[in-house]
Amino acid sequence: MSGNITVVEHPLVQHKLTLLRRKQASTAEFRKLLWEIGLFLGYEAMSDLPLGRVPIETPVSTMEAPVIYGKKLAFISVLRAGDGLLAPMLELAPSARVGQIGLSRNEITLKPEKYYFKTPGNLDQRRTIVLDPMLATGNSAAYAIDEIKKAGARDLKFVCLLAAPAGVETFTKAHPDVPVVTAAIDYSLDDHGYIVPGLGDAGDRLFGTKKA
Ligand SMILES: O=P(O)(O)OC[C@H]1O[C@H](OP(=O)(O)OP(=O)(O)O)[C@H](O)[C@@H]1O
Ligand SMILES: O=c1cc[nH]c(=O)[nH]1
Ligand SMILES: [Mg+2]
Repeated sequence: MSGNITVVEHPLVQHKLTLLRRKQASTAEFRKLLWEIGLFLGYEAMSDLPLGRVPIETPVSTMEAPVIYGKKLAFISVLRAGDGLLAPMLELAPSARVGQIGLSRNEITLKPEKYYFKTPGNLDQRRTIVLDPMLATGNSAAYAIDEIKKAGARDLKFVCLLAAPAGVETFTKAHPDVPVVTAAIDYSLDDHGYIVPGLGDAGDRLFGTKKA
C-alpha cells in the first residue's frame, strides 16, 4: 500500500478498538471509547510538533525547558462523526483553533455532499489536523482536504479511526503530501461502501441516531 500512513498499534488502542467495534457497545460506551482512542491518535499525530526552549525555575534550579513552539494548531472536524475525535484532541491541545466541514455521503453515489464550511483564519500559518473516524472509499476525506487546502491550509494531517485499503489508496493519490494516522486498516468495503469488518456507521453510533 502506498502513502504516508501510520497505524497506532499500541495494545491499549487495539483493545479499546475491539470493544468499540462490537455491535453490543452502547452509545455511551462507543462515545467514551472513541474519546479514549482519540487521545492516543492525537498523541501520535502531534508527535512531530517542534519544540523550543524557555527558561524556567524549578524549586531546585533554573533550566532551559522544552515547550511546543512555532506554528499554531487548527483542528477541523468532518461533521458529524469527526466531532467524536475533536473532544480528545482539544483535551490535548486546548488552545487549538477549530473548524468544521459538514459532509454527508450520498448513499447511492458514495460521493460527499457539503452542507457546512467554517474554518479559522490564517490556516496557511497553522498545522492543520483534519478529523474523521472513517476513511472508507476515501471520497469524503479527499474532498474535505481539497476544500481545506482551498481555504489556505498547507501543513496538514488526517486522523481517522478506521481505514479501508481503497480509501487509503484514493486519499494518498489525491493528497500524497498529507500523512494519515489511523488505529487500523481493515480488509475491504461492502457493496454499500461500508468498511468490513468496520464498526457500522460512526455518526449513528456516536450520536445514537440509527433508526430501529
Ligand atoms: O470514505 P467515504 O466513503 O467518503 O466515507 C466516510 C464518510 O462517511 C461517514 O460520514 P457520513 O456521510 O455517514 O456522515 P455522518 O458523519 O453525518 O454520519 C464518515 O464519518 C465519513 O465522513
Ligand atoms: O463503514 C463506514 C463507511 C462510511 N461511513 C461510516 O460511518 N462507516
Ligand atoms: Mg454517517
